[in-house]
Amino acid sequence: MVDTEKKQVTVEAGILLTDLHPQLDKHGLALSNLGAVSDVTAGGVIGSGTHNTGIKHGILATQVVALTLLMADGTILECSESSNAEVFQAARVHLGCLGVVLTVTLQCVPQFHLQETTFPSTLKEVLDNLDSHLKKSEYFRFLWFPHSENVSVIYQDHTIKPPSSSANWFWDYAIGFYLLEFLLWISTFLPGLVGWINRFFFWLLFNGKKENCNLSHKIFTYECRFKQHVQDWAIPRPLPQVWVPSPLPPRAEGREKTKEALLELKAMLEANPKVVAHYPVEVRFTRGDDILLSPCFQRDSCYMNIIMYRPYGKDVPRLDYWLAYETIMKKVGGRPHWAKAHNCTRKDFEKMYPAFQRFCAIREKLDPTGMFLNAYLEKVFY
Ligand SMILES: Cc1cc2nc3c(=O)[nH]c(=O)nc-3n(C[C@H](O)[C@H](O)[C@H](O)COP(=O)(O)OP(=O)(O)OC[C@H]3O[C@@H](n4cnc5c(N)ncnc54)[C@H](O)[C@@H]3O)c2cc1C
Ligand SMILES: O=C1O[C@H]([C@@H](O)CO)C(O)=C1O
Repeated sequence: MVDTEKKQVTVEAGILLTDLHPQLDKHGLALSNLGAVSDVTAGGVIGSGTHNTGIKHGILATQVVALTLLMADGTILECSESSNAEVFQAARVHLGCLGVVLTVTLQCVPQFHLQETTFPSTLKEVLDNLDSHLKKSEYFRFLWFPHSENVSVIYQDHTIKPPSSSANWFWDYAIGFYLLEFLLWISTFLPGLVGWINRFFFWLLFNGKKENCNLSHKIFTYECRFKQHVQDWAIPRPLPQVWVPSPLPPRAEGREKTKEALLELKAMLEANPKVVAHYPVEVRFTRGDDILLSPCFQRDSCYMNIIMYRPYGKDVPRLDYWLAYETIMKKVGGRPHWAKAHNCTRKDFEKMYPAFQRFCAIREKLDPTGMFLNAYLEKVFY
């Protein structure tokens, strides 16, 4: 149901975003931000804190203005900023443990087009100029290619240009998917090949400037192709100090943890040549929010998504990489993505989330018998 005046849409929680987009297109509306895939549901993306990039944009759940919840006792609760506000603050990253989300009301924006510009750079350049990249592009993110200095910078910004595409079956599929998957499979027998693959594919596919324009949801989402293991922790971005009366620009409080964490991950790989890492490390930036278990709770954040592909479904050794990354993420105050790999337990979450106890109290009140718990959630809450 669309409220054209408020530009809001109320949907069933089970709707796939791929089915929602054309409906919003019909009303000249759009969601202001999306994750890499839209074959996900409205209830699911707020179940695990799905995010994209954009330092002026929160995680997708910040686009939710209301939701209804079927609770363990069979009653239905309407939640929003103005009714059951405390439950609303918890339910926008609900982990599936507060009840069954029946409907979600989303704040939309007028339909818009994006221009995506991709160009090569180096890790040093990007890390030394992070704030300038963040100022230049609303939806800035970058991909670092482990075992190299190579970075692919991705800008996405509003445009009035007509749709255009640099898509090319040969380069995107024959090379970027089928040849890559075959070489990754070979590298499961010769791990030393991974560094070469990362550098070779950067040179082949990412070493030039590319431009695509289209409706926002067609630019935000992209084909993720391979089966994969991912970790994706959100680390705090220092908030700029209040403008001091001096000609100098506001200095960010605290250290720039993105640079520190990435350079430490790079140093670990250089010091341990037996540890291999598939490309890319996808680095995204998100505004802080007030959602109790959002990884961006009360802090602007930088998400660092590491990946290990499973070529033809084959599992690849990743434990050393995984553990080294988690150690670095914990050290810089990171919080893991609720839908992706992590080894954290309640003890970790109590330290990571200032409102963790508040969420637990709400969960225990809404579901006293633990009807909505599962093995994963028991690790989180017990
Ligand atoms: C290829 C791929 C790309 C991805 N890209 C991104 C990305 O760019 N950014 C990002 O942050 N994440 C990304 N993800 C992760 C993805 O956004 C999350 O896993 C998201 O939760 C998936 O939504 P879903 O509808 O499949 O959820 P499900 O897996 O179905 O559910 C997620 C959680 O919510 C609960 N839940 C779902 N619906 C309800 C409901 N109605 N009531 C109560 N509980 C419910 C489920 O029990 C589960 O706990 C990606 C995942 C894949 C597979
Ligand atoms: O889980 C995710 O999958 C994609 C990317 O890793 C696909 O390769 C992405 O951006 C996520 O956050």
